[in-house]
Amino acid sequence: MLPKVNPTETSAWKDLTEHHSKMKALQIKDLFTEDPKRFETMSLVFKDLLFDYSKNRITDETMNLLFELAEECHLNTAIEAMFSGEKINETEDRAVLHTALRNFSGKPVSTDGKDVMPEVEEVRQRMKAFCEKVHSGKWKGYTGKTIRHIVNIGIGGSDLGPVMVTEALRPYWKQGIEAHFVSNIDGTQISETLKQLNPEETLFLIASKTFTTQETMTNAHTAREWFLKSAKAEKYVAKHFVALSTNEEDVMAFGIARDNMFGFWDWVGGRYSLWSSIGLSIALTIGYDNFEQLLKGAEASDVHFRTTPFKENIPVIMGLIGLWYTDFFGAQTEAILPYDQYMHRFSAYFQQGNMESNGKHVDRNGHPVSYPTGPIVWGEPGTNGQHAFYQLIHQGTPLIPCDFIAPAISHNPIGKHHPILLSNFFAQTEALMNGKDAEEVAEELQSMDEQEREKLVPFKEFEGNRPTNSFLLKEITPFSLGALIALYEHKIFTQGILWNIFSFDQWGVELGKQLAKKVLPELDGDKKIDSHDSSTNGLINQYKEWRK
Ligand SMILES: O=P(O)(O)OC[C@H]1O[C@H](O)[C@@H](O)[C@@H](O)[C@@H]1O
Repeated sequence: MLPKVNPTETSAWKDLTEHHSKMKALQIKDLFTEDPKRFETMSLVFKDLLFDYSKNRITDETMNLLFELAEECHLNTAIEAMFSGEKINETEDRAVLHTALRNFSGKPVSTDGKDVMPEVEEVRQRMKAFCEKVHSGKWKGYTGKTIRHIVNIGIGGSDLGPVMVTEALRPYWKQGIEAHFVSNIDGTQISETLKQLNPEETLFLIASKTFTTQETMTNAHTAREWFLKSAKAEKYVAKHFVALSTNEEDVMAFGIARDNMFGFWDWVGGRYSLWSSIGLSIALTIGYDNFEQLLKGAEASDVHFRTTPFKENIPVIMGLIGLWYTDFFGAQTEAILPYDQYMHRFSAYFQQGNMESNGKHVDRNGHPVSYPTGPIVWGEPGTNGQHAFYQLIHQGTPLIPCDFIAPAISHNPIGKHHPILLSNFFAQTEALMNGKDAEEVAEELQSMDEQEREKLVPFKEFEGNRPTNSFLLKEITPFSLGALIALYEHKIFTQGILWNIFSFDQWGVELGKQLAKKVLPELDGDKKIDSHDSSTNGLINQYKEWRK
């Protein structure tokens, strides 16, 4: 059992509260003037990744107090508990061992007295063999054709990770294989996807931890019917459908043979499952060896997180700085802004990662928390975001801490595109910090009539002092992406521990699943509905009226 400390009752929290009243007025740019070594002190290089956290509203004292908070909340004990298979997901009585999926150390990882590594390795080997069969053309469709299209049918954690990674690693796609993803229950997505496909060359991966999720099961049945319309015989389903799941019984009931099932375990949370067999669509798309590199990158971050002192521990620092803004500055959101088009689903992925994990208002003792927890996470790739919402980041009223992410080397180094992209990446964090004061604005508007100029100055002023982290990666490779994702995962873990909440359950989502099931039968027939409030009744009845 994890120690359950209310962070606000620690002495570090009290000191941080006092410290915050001093820090409110400090300007980040002044901290740079005062300390020429600020960048050196507040940046870390890990593998081929530079993490620069110097443009934050922090001093050494802030960081030391935050490290003390982490100590008082027993973060070290919690990290060890996770890695060593303790059942830290108490509300579901489960261990949290996605780190075992990327463990190549040869060392055992046990939970419930059993080493999980033999099973993990067995599934990895089966995934590898399967990828080889598909890529070499040995795996044939029902008419003897090779597989050219992979369709992953899953939602939430069984979709977002595979989509984000395959997109981020598009330069590594195997020739001759196209990956498609269907998640939404909206029939539009599967219809539009199936239109592009030939059933003889298509392999469906039904990805669902529980194998009961309504959206996924409905889409899977639609795909099966579509396939059988051409293939005619049930026996061919085996050549075109595989399951990625923990639920063997329901997989069998769907008609997928045990041989075509790639399992994983209840100690893998859905939003942490891309490293498991849920990653099969990734391995099929970029090749198994690249998938293994992704896992190895994550493993490097695991080792870093588990063994590095807090002062040099990137996910710990990321988590602490985030908490500093959420709990002391009242920041409600955080933006993740990748300056890399291939990473266009990265923030969407970590929306689930963060918000499903730390969107909790009850602490680990079952009491409502008295402090803000998980922030709203959002973002779009640069520079698109700059022309959409950066206005608010620069001049709006809320404080929005931002993570800027960019690769030094582009996979598409054409013309001046990459230097232009990166000049934006560098310039934005600088501008967010420095702002622009009235004097500078007036200087810029010198040629203007004085009265006009004075009117305009307030609108063109930027107060600055807007905090950012920068992640400069040498290049987006399977290894570096794996490492980056795992750093973000461990940031979430760090914050969950400090907020004293359970990060690995998701009861809030379960409610949605039940609610829709209750309404669905009411949509049949023409009978007017009066079992809800008048708004819900009104909406349902209008729908019934219009769909006639
Ligand atoms: O893989 P499954 O079981 O289909 O679940 C899909 C998703 O369902 C819910 O939204 C949550 O439990 C998510 O964490 C999960 O990723």
